Amino acid sequence: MQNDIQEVLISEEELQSKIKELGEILSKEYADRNPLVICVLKGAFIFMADLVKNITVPVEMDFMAVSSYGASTKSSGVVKIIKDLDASVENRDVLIVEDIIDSGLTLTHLIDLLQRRGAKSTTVVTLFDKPSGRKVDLEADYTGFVLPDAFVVGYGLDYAEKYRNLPYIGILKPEIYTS
Ligand SMILES: O=P(O)(O)OC[C@H]1O[C@H](OP(=O)(O)OP(=O)(O)O)[C@H](O)[C@@H]1O
Ligand code: HPA
Ligand SMILES: [Mg+2]
Repeated sequence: MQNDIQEVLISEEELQSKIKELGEILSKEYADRNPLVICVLKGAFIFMADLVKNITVPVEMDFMAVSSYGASTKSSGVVKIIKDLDASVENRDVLIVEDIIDSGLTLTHLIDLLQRRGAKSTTVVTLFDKPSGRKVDLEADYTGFVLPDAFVVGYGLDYAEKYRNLPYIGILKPEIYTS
C-alpha cells in the first residue's frame, strides 16, 4: 500500500494538531446550542471520529452515505444517497462533517436537501479543500487544509475503495489509476 504513494502531503501529527484546533473552535461556536453532527460517509468517518473527541460540548451524531466518485478520480456529477439519516433535521442546527470538497457537487446537493428538510442552520466543516476542482460556487465554514490539484488518498479518502486506512494524506502515483 505504501509503495503506491508518490509523496506524503500531510503527516499524521499535522492532521491531529489541526483537528484539535478545529474541535476547540467548534466547541466555542456550539457552546450554547446542541448541534446534530452529520458524518458524510464513507470518506469522513475517520475525521468525524477524531473531531468529535475534540468537541467538549454535548452533540448528537448521525450518518449519511453518499457517493459520486465510484472507482474513478473524477466526479460522476450524480450524487447518490446510499444511506439516509436516521434523525429528523427539522429545526436543528446541523454541522456537516466532510473529508474533502473538490468539485463541490456533493455538498451543494446535501446542503440543499437538508435545508429543504427544514434544518435551522447548516454549517460545514471540511478537513480538506481542493479549490482547483470546483465546478460550483461553494465554500466551507471551517477548513483544515487547502490541497493542490492532485488526487489524494488516506485518512478516510479512497481510490477504488482502497487506501482509506493510511493514517496520513498522500498523493497516489499516477500509474496506479492510469494503468
Ligand atoms: O466535492 P466533490 O467533487 O463532490 O467531492 C467530494 C466528495 O467525494 C468523496 O466522496 P465519494 O463520492 O468518493 O464517496 P466516499 O466518501 O464513499 O469515498 C468525498 O468523500 C466527498 O464526499
Ligand atoms: O482527491 C480525492 N481523493 C479521494 N477522493 C476524492 N473525492 C474527491 N476528491 C478526492
Ligand atoms: Mg471516494
